[in-house]
Amino acid sequence: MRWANMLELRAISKTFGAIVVADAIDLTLASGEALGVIGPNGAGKSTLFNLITGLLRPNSGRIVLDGVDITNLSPEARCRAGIGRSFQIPQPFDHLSVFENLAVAALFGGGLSEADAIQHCGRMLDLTGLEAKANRLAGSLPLLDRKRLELARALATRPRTLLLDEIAGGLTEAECHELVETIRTIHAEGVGIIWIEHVVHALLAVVQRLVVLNFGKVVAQGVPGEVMRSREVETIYMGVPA
Ligand SMILES: Nc1ncnc2c1ncn2[C@@H]1O[C@H](COP(=O)(O)OP(=O)(O)OP(=O)(O)O)[C@@H](O)[C@H]1O
Repeated sequence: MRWANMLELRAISKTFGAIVVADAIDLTLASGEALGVIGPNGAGKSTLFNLITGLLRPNSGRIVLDGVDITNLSPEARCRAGIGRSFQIPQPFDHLSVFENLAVAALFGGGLSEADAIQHCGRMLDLTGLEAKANRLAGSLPLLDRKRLELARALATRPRTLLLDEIAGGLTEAECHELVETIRTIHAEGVGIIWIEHVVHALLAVVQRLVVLNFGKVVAQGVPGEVMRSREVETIYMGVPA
């Protein structure tokens, strides 16, 4: 049975000492939905991904994937359960080739056999425009290709829920456009996406719903255009008094 909500965060809280980085966050991702997350620096966006992927454990609250409570699962188990992510700062194995990086993700994260991994990685290289660079060392790639590789590595694990952390940052307009097209293709294939992004026009070209985080709280959410015009966004980004 497929659940209407792919992913549910129920009253997730996390503190670092006195700092509250997640404050009773309730958040859902519907099956196949593309959800955008914005918020000022330090709002707790990356922390949210660390909580979803299991790199951090919440102080309280539950995380449910396809109806199964995954709050106590390891990051590896969550990856196998279908959660893939890209990191804000690309984290490839620099001394491995592009293809080898994908193969590691497909074999160990995606649980594929060798033959299936080779086939799947070839497709992901193609999808992310890296096929001509398959044999290059990851550490030798320029920024756009490092971003592509970060995306390809996440996809190599065969996620049904894909978490993208500021993947468009630092790219030129043309590069950004290319990346948006790739993410659209991934979404069109049925992958649910949560995308944290400061490059708002890129985000708005893809997402169906937008969430605004501030001080670890969801302060607004809804239709992207309406959220962008909301008083909360004006207050946070333009200093308009609430
Ligand atoms: N491991 C940690 N230990 C202590 N404080 C942390 C830790 N990780 C994050 N923080 C703090 O938690 C807050 C939220 O950080 P987080 O990286 O989630 O913000 P963000 O919204 O992703 O910001 P940015 O847009 O700058 O990436 C910040 O004040 C940060 O300094």
